[in-house]
Amino acid sequence: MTSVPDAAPRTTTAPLLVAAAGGTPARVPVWFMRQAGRSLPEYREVRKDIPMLRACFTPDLVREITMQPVRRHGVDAAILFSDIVVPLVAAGLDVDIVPGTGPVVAEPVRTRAAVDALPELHAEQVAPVAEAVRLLRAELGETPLIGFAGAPFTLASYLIEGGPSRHHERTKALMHSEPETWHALLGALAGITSTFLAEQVAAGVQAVQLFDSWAGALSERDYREFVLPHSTRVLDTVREVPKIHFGVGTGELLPAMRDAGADVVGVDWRVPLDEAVRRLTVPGRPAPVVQGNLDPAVLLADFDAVEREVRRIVAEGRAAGGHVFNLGHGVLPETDPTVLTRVVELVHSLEP
Ligand SMILES: Cc1c2[nH]c(c1CCC(=O)O)Cc1[nH]c(c(CCC(=O)O)c1C)Cc1[nH]c(c(CCC(=O)O)c1C)Cc1[nH]c(c(C)c1CCC(=O)O)C2
Repeated sequence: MTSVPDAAPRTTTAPLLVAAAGGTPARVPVWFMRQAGRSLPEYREVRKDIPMLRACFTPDLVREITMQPVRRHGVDAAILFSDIVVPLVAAGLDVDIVPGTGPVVAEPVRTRAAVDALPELHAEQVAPVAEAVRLLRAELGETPLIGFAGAPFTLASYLIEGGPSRHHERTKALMHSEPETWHALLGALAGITSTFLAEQVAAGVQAVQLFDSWAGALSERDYREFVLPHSTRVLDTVREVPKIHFGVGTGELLPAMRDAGADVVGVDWRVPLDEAVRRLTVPGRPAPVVQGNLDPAVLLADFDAVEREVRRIVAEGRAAGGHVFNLGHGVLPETDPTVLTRVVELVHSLEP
């Protein structure tokens, strides 16, 4: 055996990291948003007596739940088991996650005084998350670990509305009627999010995803004026690892979300990947890297239909500078996990 000099740089061949860097990996990398969660019986079992947020602050449980889909499906990445409201809770805000509903905020933030009273996040408040990252890196071997956070707009929507919202009407009203309050709020959230991501990166995550799940509710004009500067600030603070940026219904915002500083742009199922690539292409620059975009509901159809869609998406992804296969949004709880395993096998069998 020839020995490799200690000083030789260790270049990764992990398909996710190769694709994220715009290279051609040995196979198309695949992971699923919400791959850890209620679709897995082993998840329901370990979570049955433990509230969601308590689980998120218990390092060994985070480790176990994060590993479950990696063991079961053979996905090309683990995503840290956590939630977008974890840094808000850690900073001291009264937010709960209500099963079947989502995050619920005890005292919604709707005034300048409430914004000025928001706490900062201190690194030690998310120490259990950093500890979970270290445990996971020790266990994952070659499989990369993705960290994540909610983007300022999506977090602001929960804080202003007080919970999940269909039309984000109070959020938009505040944005347009009190722009100074708005920018102060998004600035505070950008600070919290940056600290949360920095702690994950320092502990060893190898990529991050910034979820701006509900940004698709905005026009591109409003996105660029009221949201993009804050998401840019967050993404700018992450220098060491590739950055994925995703939202639902963001077909009209894809270039703006790239401009915020994404290395990989997540695409939902409404825009075909080759069309997303066309929208993201800048003459004279390398071809864009995209992630997506199987409609999660298709996983409930016959496997023939699933296979047709997977093949179509992999073919459309060849137009990109790199393609990370994923769903267009999170795994639905009623998904049969054996179908997810078959999707991983199918994606791996196809030519990148
Ligand atoms: C908007 C948002 C939230 N949380 C998150 C987002 C952005 C991604 C997206 O757009 O879906 C992010 C998130 N939340 C969770 C993950 C886990 C990592 C993964 O496997 O992808 C991730 C990446 C765990 C979770 N977060 C939540 C669950 C379900 C809680 C449970 O199992 O009891 C999980 C596994 C709770 C949660 N938290 C939130 C919602 C809407 C819900 C679902 C409420 C419900 O239907 O019960 C807010």
